[in-house]
Amino acid sequence: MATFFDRIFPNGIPNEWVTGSGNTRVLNVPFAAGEPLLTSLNEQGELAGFEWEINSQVEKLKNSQPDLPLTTGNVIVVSSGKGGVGKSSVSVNLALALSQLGAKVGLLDADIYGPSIPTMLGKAHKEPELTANNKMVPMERHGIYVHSLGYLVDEKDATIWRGPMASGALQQLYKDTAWPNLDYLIVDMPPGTGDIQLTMAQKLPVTGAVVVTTPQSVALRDAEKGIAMFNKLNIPMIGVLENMSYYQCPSCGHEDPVFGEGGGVAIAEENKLPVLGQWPLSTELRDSLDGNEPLLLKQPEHKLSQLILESAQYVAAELYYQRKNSL
Ligand SMILES: Nc1ncnc2c1ncn2[C@@H]1O[C@H](COP(=O)(O)OP(=O)(O)OP(=O)(O)O)[C@@H](O)[C@H]1O
Repeated sequence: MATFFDRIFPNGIPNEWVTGSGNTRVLNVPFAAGEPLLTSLNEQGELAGFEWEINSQVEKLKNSQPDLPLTTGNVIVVSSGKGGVGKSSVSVNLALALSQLGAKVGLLDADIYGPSIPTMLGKAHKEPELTANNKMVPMERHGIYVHSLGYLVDEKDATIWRGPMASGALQQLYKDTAWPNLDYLIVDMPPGTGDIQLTMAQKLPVTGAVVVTTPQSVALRDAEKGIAMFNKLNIPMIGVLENMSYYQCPSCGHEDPVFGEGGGVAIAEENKLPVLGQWPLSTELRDSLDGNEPLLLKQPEHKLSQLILESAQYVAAELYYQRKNSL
């Protein structure tokens, strides 16, 4: 299996990305990059002899709506064929991790059937403020810019919306938010591959898509449908993230594959897609999401925090290479 470093630089580091003199080298990368990459640079044979710094200037890549302004940066939709596989948890953690990697990040909760971002990142205590041209100012949470349908309407009202009403409201939420000049906007999509999801994916300026699944066969079948939907829309697939891959017993360390083994990896391979991570079932992760105290920030040294950062680093690099190669 390719190492972390080889996955970020499958063809080695391009010469023109390296500057510096004497013993100091600066790695200038066009995507979010931070700690895990720095650590791995310092483990690479000859490269480890230099003092490395990373200078990341996130390039705004072409998206599926070339005529729309690129102010919201690279739009990454996080989707799942099946509900409850952890799509919102992955969206929140990827957004926080990309921000930890130095990027300016927004998070749009478009999950109409159960906007869970307000629970995971804290509820709004007042209506969003409006700018002079009547756009809503997003909330700021842990350094990222967040907006959710859950900040505007009662959850019970939103869940009865159907078809055009739902996709219309979601597009408006995207357009009527005064997003600052972002590097990445993570969109937590409603689960499934029906009309709402299709319309959203067509109307938003999407740069790439992440599909979240558990290794369970029912989730996998639905994840396949998600991949097929993005392929049909010519939206580049960044990869598959397998959540709840196993449970590690805190007493004896035994790893139990509660939902089966390797299913996410298998569909990634079948569709020639990268695996962006295999995150375990974790009580600490769930607690941290329920309590608006993200594990990544509270316990950055935790093994799962490191896995999340690595996944975000894969997402940033894969998105860049795929978009560049698709032009
Ligand atoms: N790796 C994990 N370990 C433990 N609990 C998790 C993990 N991932 C998600 N959860 C928990 O599972 C529940 C469902 O997660 P989440 O809301 O992220 O799923 P979803 O796919 O977005 O659901 P929906 O279909 O409702 O949008 C939440 O309570 C969340 O805290």
